Amino acid sequence: MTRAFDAIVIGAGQAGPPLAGRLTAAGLTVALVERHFFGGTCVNTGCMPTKTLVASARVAHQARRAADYGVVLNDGVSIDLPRVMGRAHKVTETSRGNVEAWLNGMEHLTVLRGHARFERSDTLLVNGEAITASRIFVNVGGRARIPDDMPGIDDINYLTNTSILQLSELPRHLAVIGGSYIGLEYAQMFRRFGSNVTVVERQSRLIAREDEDVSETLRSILEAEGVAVRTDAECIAFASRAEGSIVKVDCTSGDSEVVASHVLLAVGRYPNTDDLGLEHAGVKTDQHGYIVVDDMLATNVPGIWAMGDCNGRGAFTHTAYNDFEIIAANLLDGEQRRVSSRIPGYALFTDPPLGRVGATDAQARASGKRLLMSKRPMTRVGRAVERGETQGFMKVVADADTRRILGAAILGVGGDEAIHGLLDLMSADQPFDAMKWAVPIHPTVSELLPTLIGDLKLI
Ligand SMILES: Cc1cc2nc3c(=O)[nH]c(=O)nc-3n(C[C@H](O)[C@H](O)[C@H](O)COP(=O)(O)OP(=O)(O)OC[C@H]3O[C@@H](n4cnc5c(N)ncnc54)[C@H](O)[C@@H]3O)c2cc1C
Ligand SMILES: NC(=O)c1ccc[n+]([C@@H]2O[C@H](COP(=O)([O-])OP(=O)(O)OC[C@H]3O[C@@H](n4cnc5c(N)ncnc54)[C@H](O)[C@@H]3O)[C@@H](O)[C@H]2O)c1
Repeated sequence: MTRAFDAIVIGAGQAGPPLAGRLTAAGLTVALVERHFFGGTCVNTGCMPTKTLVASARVAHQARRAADYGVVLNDGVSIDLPRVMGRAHKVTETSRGNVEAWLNGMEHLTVLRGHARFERSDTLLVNGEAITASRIFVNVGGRARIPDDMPGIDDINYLTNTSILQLSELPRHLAVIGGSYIGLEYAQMFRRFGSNVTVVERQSRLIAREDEDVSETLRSILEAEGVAVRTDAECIAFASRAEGSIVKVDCTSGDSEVVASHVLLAVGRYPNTDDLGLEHAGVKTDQHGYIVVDDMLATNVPGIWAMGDCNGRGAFTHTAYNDFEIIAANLLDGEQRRVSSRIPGYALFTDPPLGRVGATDAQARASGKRLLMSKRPMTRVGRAVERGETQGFMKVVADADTRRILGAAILGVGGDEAIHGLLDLMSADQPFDAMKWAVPIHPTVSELLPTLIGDLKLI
């Protein structure tokens, strides 16, 4: 027998649950299928546990710096990793429980626990039962990519962003493969917990999508804390020996081997689309496995949409949530929202964090537009000086003709929050001159944004 619904949502990550909420509130009967933990990656193995751990690491770091502030700690700093991890698990479990309770109490919603697989374009199989609907929303997220081109990978016990959360003992030496978001947040965190840490990155610099000044400044911040960085590591291989896992880096300079007690793989994500039976529904994917969607998140098959990490149009919690907002606005509110009008913003939660919006300088230069640029070191931001955290800089690039901000980066204390002043201005599609008469609050990092804009110069 086949159970029929008005709509089916696959995955209880960042987009699925709120969409189920809107659809059921509109009176539709909805089935939501989740095979593992409610809340998906962000809640269980992503943003929430990592930012909780980052907070513990910052406390350790600040405690070590206490004397700089005239604060006397008589005993040294030590880390109780099970308690640190316990705190992260508690944050996750509370959030997961909230999502689960919300869904279980949702009128017109049937929650199914199990793996969903397409049988046809309107039919899925879950735990041997067929369910059908004329509208199906795929929100299946992704998982850590395990590279198949690294010799010896199967000979070592590597960690991913999931298994690292189960550590109960501090690694003696953590080798982090991949110097981007996941890798750098974990690298700094474990260094602050007391581990030796080496980041091994294949490209010539860390977070290579960013401008060189961002990569270089972040590298020096991490190195100043004792994180070793090996870039240009093109020929990574592993071997297991009595003293630990050997990571062969064989780079252009430095030792050719790192002896690690633990290895974290942080080399990107892979969408959970390979076990979804998409071929039975005729849904197209690209060469990386992402579901191909149009600007309104519809797949090539009428009645099937894809939201969040699995569509390759964003890799963040806020982009997954915005996918839900776009679909809900278009289907239920008569709007015409499009992914292409989204202003790209994100943060890297190292300490200090990197807040980013829009184009990099390199992208702005490649656009051929007449550009205005401005940059200010955090040493000239009063709030940063008062807090004793003056590493980094803020910078902005703007179009000289339209007087619109094209992009900005704030690598510095409070950068993850202060960037929103510029993000909101861009989102409101206002010229940067609109900031001139704002009266920002003193002393904040944001108060320097009008000054930064006032210093814009033609390049
Ligand atoms: C370590 C780490 C840190 C991160 N930090 C941040 C951050 O600070 N800020 C930020 O914005 N983003 C961060 N991210 C990214 C963020 O977690 C993701 O972008 C976000 O969770 C994507 O949400 P989603 O709804 O697309 O998918 P997910 O949250 O992954 O949800 C997908 C759900 O679908 C389920 N599912 C999959 N296949 C099936 C199936 N066939 N049947 C039934 N259910 C299925 C899964 O079990 C999962 O629950 C981080 C990611 C990681 C790994
Ligand atoms: N603060 C945040 O918002 C946050 C935090 C963590 C993760 N995330 C999300 O999770 C996603 C995945 O993060 P990630 O850091 O794993 O992936 P990523 O795709 O951002 O970076 C992967 C890194 O690994 C390197 N790499 C790839 N293959 C390699 C190899 N064989 N050897 C050595 N280095 C190699 C790449 O050059 C790159 O620097 C991101 O796209 C991001 O959206 C976001």
